[in-house]
Amino acid sequence: EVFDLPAVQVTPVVSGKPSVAYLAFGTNVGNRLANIQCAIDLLNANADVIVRKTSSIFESEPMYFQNQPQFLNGCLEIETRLSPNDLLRLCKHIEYEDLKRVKEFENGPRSIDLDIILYKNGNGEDIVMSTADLVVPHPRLIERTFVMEPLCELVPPNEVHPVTAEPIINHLNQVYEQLNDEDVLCKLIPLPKINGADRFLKFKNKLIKDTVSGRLTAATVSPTLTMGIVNTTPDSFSDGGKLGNDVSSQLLRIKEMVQDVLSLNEQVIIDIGGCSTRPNSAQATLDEELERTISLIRAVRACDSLPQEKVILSIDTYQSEVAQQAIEAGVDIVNDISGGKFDSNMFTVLANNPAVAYAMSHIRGDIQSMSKLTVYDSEDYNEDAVTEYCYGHEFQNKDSTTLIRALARELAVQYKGALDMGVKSWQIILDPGVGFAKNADQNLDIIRSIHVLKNYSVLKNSEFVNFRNKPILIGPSRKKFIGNITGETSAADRDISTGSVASACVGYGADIIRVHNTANCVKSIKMADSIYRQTR
Ligand SMILES: Nc1nc2ncc(COP(=O)(O)O)nc2c(=O)[nH]1
Ligand SMILES: Nc1nc2ncc(COP(=O)(O)O)nc2c(=O)[nH]1
Repeated sequence: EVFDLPAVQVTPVVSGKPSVAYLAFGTNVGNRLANIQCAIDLLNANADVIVRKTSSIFESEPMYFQNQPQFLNGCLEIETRLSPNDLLRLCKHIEYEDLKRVKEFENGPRSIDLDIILYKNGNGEDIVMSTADLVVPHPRLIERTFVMEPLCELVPPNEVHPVTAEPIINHLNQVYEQLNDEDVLCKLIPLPKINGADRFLKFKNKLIKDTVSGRLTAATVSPTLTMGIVNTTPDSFSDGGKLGNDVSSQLLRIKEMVQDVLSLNEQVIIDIGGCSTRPNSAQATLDEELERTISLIRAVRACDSLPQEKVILSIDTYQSEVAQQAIEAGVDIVNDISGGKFDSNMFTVLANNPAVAYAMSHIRGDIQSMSKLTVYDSEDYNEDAVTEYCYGHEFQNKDSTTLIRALARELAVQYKGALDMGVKSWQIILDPGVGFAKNADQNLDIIRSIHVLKNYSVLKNSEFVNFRNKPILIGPSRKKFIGNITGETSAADRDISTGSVASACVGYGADIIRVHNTANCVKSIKMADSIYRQTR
């Protein structure tokens, strides 16, 4: 319903301090991702606008007029000196002049649609207005999950709708509670196109009603992805360089892994690593790492017997030069166990490649020192006002979540650093870093806390970092914490136990699982999906 708002804006735009506005974007015509990227670049090109944050990108069915292509939607947080009306003029100019939108009919297809959702003046006061051209807040905001879901990634859980005075997250849950399929969104992680085809990792979350209590909880319902490990290092702890360093035998192994996973899934991720990162291992030089990975990546991409669109390639490296060359050779994901800590140029490489995904892991210290850095104290926020949330509510029982909250706060620093360097939030996958600065018990605790990390957000000195909708990658395969419990002293003997751990990770909400033995683990993961995710 459209609110009966006052006809003129009641709160002046404060001169001097910039305003903050939230825009919603939608596109379902042409190269949709390029349209989004272009709209962001055009907004930033305006001297009076800075795009401060981008939300995830969601795919959704057309809401009002069905027979048109699916939309890509999301939200932006901008800082601006433009008044609401001038901001509207800029948005319309971008839509119709720059991106040549042709409006055939109401709610019809469009190359880009930029709507002003909320607008706050320099004092942080909400502008509420209604004229023939512009209604703020957007009148249909609280009926649209494709706007409120991305918006709830950008604003803190206590952000209220300026007219209803209700938290926006409550309006979103009210729509979800109607359990309409068309309100369920697919979160997309864009990947580089192959043969001109759009490629994405897709994750679908929805509210599930608990059969006994009737309580609604968010659950992932899309299939868990399997990431097969290809370590091309001579000394990797888990397969002792069995692969050797000839590309043809490595390519043969990759074909086997692809076959294993695609027999039960739509997509497969292959993670190629040229530097072992087991505790205290010797680190490869840049040339060694390049020599062990780039030619293999090229060989995979040149192999026409592989279904390239379904084969998602990842480079396991913390060196930005390796990442850059691997992207040029055809990888879709940079898997960085250091979360950007070991190479200050890594975020720039990712910012320059917005269609490449970035798996950001938590770690402390370095490969030599991390095993000694496993004390995660209860928080001592002496200097900052910090509020932490899970599922949008403040933590009640803090003692049982000390480890995962400390880990999340440290990961949030890296995450914010990446966004500040221009990495888009839609590129980022999070990994709690099993075995990196964690002891055996802490690794088990992390697995139990995956769903907490997935729904964690933190407000620190008015800076809000939200992990809502961030896919979680986890790498438990053949690691020591398994052997400590099963008594399997040799890593290569731990595949059955790894399968059990993989199922538990699915149960706790992991979205991607990194494993050595794809033949064995893909079945465990498929079984876990059919039990925990109602996917066949
Ligand atoms: N899924 C989806 N459906 C839609 N239907 C209509 C409009 C028209 O929106 P407008 O009223 O803001 O022009 N936009 C979308 C959209 O962005 N996504
Ligand atoms: N994202 C991610 N990447 C990783 N790469 C290497 C290792 C070390 O194990 P390996 O030497 O068996 O590959 N573990 C991880 C992990 O846990 N997560």
